[in-house]
Amino acid sequence: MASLSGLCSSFPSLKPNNRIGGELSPVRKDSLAVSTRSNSSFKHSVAREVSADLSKTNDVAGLKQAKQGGLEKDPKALWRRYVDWLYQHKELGLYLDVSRIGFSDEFVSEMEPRFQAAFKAMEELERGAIANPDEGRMVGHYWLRNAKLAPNPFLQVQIDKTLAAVCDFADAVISGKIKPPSPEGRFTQILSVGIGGSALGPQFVAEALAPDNPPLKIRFIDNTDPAGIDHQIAQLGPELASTLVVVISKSGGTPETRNGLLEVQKAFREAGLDFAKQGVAITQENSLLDNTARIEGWVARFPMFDWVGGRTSEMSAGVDIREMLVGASMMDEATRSTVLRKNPAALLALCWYWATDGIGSKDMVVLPYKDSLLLFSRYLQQLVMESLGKEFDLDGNRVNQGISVYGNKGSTDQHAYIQQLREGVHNFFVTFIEVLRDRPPGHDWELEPGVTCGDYLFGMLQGTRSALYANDRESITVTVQEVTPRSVGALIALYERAVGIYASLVNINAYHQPGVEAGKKAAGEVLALQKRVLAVLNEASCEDPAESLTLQEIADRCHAPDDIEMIYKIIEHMAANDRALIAEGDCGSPYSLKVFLGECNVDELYA
Ligand SMILES: O=P(O)(O)OC[C@H]1O[C@H](O)[C@H](O)[C@@H](O)[C@@H]1O
Repeated sequence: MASLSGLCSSFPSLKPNNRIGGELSPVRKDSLAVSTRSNSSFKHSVAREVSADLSKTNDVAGLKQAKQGGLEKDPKALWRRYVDWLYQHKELGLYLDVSRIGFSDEFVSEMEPRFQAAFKAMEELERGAIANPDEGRMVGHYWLRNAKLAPNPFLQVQIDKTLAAVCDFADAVISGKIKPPSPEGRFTQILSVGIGGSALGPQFVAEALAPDNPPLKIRFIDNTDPAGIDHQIAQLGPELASTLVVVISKSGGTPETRNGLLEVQKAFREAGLDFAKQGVAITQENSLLDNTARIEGWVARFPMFDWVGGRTSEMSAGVDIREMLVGASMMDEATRSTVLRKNPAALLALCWYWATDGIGSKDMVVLPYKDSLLLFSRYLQQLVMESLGKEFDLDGNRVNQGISVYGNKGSTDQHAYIQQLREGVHNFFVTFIEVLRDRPPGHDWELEPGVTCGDYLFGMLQGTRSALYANDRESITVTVQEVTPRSVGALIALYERAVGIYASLVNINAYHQPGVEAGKKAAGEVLALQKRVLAVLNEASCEDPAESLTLQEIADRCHAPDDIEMIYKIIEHMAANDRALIAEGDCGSPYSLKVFLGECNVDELYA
């Protein structure tokens, strides 16, 4: 009787007709091919008609219509499709199942030339081409895990040197060689201050990989919310004295991160601590943050390179980086294949294109059935949506591209929104992340005869996948053996490459983020208007306060007559925070915005 583990270990050779239990007789692929060949000859005849019409437009919707009868539901045919399309990276133990995405053979052959073009573009990118034309930059995150790929020796040395410096610093902090001035004599906490890719990557990896009792517990300030910052600092309490503050900002100028730093430095001052002795900066050389850290003499500074985007900087200075880099590098090697079926990133891109018609018509729901991968969907939200969510393509056409991403974890989300996924609006496809190892060896037990807690989790994943598919809801399953730095590195690399390949398929620049700049600029304008409002109100408080200004008069004095609503919002926000106006010089008394707001009753504005 072949043991189940024997079956599993021989799984890679398992073919549809093998019997579990007896000698696993490998079924020759061609016996299988005969049946599929007969099917595919039928399909090809359809394809000839279909492609004759569609080769001009490469219209996925048309190909979907041509695919007779929707999704395959025959169990035997599905099993055949599963085996036929299953991708296995045996050394990583990472599998990719795309069988529950209904792409047709015609679609695959239609897309082949575009994949070859995408592979070529990716090859040039890795050779140092300006793959981010809008910012005139190279795109080099793949070099971080294999410095030899970098286009010149100088960069190779920089990458290797930075990695060594980060690892040495981390070791020195953990060993206590580098320590705070506090009496405890060693760092016990890390406070990371950063936002976007300077937070999401570290948050995802910390949640996924931090041991139960790490040498230093990490927490994050990733927003300019004063209450959120206060909460993190309050939780640190006296341990602020043994906290290493890591400020991460590639540009070195992001307002939210700068505010977080100023707030933390204020807390250090109030605690009588010297921030510089506990501060680390990870940023581009000579950025505002880098110069601040240098001038103030912080404990350490580590460089981020301009050819690494924020959302692909996870492999920069960070956690158990060497193992993550190995996993990422192995996945990079696999995703350089120019054979679609052998390239897991290309397979993902194929599925995304089919499922979303190449125009983001459906959302990507990411469902890791593993608590430690909870933040993977948030990480992918930035990686996918900030890369693909673009207004124009590389030829300047307005395309408004993108794929929306959401999700948390299974089976938890089955008790939240899976109801809608199963029966509601069909505007998504699911990506399950399956982790085979439930618990470290020797820690498992049966909570009922023959069944463990992890079996339930496994059953919930498989059950949800089947239930969705039964109702024509498509899904991808990515399987890893367990959550380790290597498998996490591989997952990150898999999706970084898939995004890059997909971006080529839809002809957009995946490596800039113009939309974010627009938001930052608009925020700057609000703050500038606020300063003008304060100046006008201060001035007014020096006049006869009885003659308080109306909102329109304030707007006119700010030379912003059309911004009356924003001026009202500014005053409303300031009044809610008890911000009074301190009149300049000796004129007038502090001018209460609350009173002013009460006087200018919005309802009367249009009376
Ligand atoms: O790392 P920083 O320069 O502070 O940037 C933080 C974030 O800012 C913007 O939102 C960018 O679009 C993100 O890609 C980046 O991760």
